[in-house]
Amino acid sequence: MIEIKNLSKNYDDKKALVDLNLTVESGKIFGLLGHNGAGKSTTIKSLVSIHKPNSGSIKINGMELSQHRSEIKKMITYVPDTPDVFLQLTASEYWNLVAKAYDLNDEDILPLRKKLVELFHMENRQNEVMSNFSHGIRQKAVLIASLLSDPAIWVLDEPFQGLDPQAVFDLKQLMKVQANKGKTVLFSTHDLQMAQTLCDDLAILKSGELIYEGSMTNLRKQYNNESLEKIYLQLTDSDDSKLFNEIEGEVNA
Ligand SMILES: Nc1ncnc2c1ncn2[C@@H]1O[C@H](COP(=O)(O)OP(=O)(O)OP(=O)(O)O)[C@@H](O)[C@H]1O
Repeated sequence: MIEIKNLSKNYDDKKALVDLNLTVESGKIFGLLGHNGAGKSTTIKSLVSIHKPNSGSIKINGMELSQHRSEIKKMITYVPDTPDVFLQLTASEYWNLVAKAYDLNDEDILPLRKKLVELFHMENRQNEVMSNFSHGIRQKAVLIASLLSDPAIWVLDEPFQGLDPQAVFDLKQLMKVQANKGKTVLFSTHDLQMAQTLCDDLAILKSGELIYEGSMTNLRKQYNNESLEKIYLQLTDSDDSKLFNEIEGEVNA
């Protein structure tokens, strides 16, 4: 479980997060939505200690992050929005390094590692340096690394980007499996159709502020079961129909 209270983060004089309050329950899939620059990555990077917030508190499974950073680091794994990590290593060397960082015994995790490698069809690529990989294959390598410790908290920043349809399906299943095991699964996405079908709960950020937090079912109920896309555009005041009419007018002129 993640409890974020009054979290604010500035980059110099730019306010990226303003007094954010968010609760992410375990056993559910939580989607973080918002336009470009809304503050999704900043929230995620604060959770995984890449960024230090200016104020506020983050509790992970009841422990205050600022006081229990090293314990929490072992419970949480992070899939960044770009998978360009350790490109000079082979995938296999990279997974070994991650296992070591999490104090995992190679033999204990071998069965899970083998299954994940098989699932993402990496059997023939695992001894190749990651700089040779396409974006999607790097992403698969990072996803495998992120699951080796069977994390209590799995945080993924736009994880579906660049994955092939089979891998998208597999990742969605893995997220459901982790949630069913009682883990906390939080991901950010711009894919509203995906979010509508995958998320139990969601939050929508706008310019660093929370504009909705709650269950997908309740949100859609409030809007007569409209699609999430329609609801999102309404909530974020993103109706561009006037502009489209004007553009059409320019084209036809
Ligand atoms: N390292 C940084 N230095 C300065 N400003 C930053 C930095 N990182 C993010 N920002 C700014 O903070 C705001 C929030 O950015 P953030 O990356 O959290 O948004 P996001 O919702 O993840 O966007 P996207 O969907 O485009 O990835 C933006 O205005 C962004 O320009």
